[in-house]
Amino acid sequence: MDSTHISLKKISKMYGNNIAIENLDLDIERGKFIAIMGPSGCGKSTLLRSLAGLESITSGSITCNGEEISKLEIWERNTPLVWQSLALFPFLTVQQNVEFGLKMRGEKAEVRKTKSESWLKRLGLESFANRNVDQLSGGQRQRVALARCLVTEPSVLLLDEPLSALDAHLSVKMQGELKRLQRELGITFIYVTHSHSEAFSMADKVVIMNQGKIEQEGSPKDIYLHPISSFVANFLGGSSIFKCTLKSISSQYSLLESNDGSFKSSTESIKHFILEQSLNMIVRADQITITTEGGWSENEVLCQIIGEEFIGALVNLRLQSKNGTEIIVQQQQRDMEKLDIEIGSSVVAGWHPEDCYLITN
Ligand SMILES: Nc1ncnc2c1ncn2[C@@H]1O[C@H](COP(=O)(O)OP(=O)(O)OP(=O)(O)O)[C@@H](O)[C@H]1O
Repeated sequence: MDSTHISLKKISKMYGNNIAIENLDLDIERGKFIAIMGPSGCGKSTLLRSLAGLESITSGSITCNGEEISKLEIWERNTPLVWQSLALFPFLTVQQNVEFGLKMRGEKAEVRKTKSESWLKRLGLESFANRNVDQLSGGQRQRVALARCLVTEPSVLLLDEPLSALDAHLSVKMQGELKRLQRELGITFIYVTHSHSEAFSMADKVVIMNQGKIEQEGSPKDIYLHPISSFVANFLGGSSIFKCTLKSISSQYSLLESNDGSFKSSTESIKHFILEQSLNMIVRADQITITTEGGWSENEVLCQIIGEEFIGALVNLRLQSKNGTEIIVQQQQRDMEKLDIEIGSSVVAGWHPEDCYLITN
């Protein structure tokens, strides 16, 4: 069987004069977990709703297993959508909610019972079968919404920020459950989220959207290590971006000039570029080290600490250079203590020429 499960070809969606999706192409492989991310208003939900049949696209085609589905009604597609509010029926019990989709398809009562019981069991909900959904916790309701979709045995499940209403602890637990379920069932998951950790921990492929188009798609590792634009690097956070001009190229190192001084980069990283070209130098937060005196690296910028965020044993520091460039540094908390620094302290941020990643846009 063709490994492409869903194929979007040149799809556009207009709301009046407003372009929500523009000429977008995307192939989704069977059985993969795809996370769609991007800033608010970039068209993520519109894309998912178009796949579900809740929106009709203005132009283009959507095929599922090679069959055009963009003109099909919602119930003819079998592309169920789980979304944040879950949309469970409060007047039905848990089991009746799970059976709902089967009932709409005209399944007999005994088939509905067998299938719904099997899914309630699989998702650890069997003891809640006769409860009303408003007598459940957030995580339990989330599982009912999943069971209600999965009972119809879809080959693709669409999820629109399904975990955003849960507290952090439950969200992490549900991420594990969702990934396990997706692997076990071999279903294609298309998952819209604002959460970088959800996308990067669960997805096989991350799609980053910007103004109705795809800016970059790739494995989480690839996108993390090789953002194709400063938009992606900025959106993902955790990197500093220096606007530079390429000034000289020699066998091992090349020289770049920026408002924050001259920097060296390994010539390997600039091989596609030419002298005097404007480039963005991206340096990841975990590759920048801070000292109070500097003098250990070719690439150094004097900065002031303007913010800090504690994440377990790590600290994300926001620094600002004299010229206003924001520099993000990830440090071990114990290293911070050794340096005896705090917000307002002056520090020197430095990084190795081998850790510079250069892109044009
Ligand atoms: N029913 C609608 N009528 C008019 N414009 C709409 C409608 N729905 C969405 N839009 C517009 O289409 C664009 C894409 O919206 P969409 O909801 O898909 O974005 P999103 O990326 O999911 O945003 P968010 O992350 O905030 O949920 C936005 O500019 C939005 O204002």
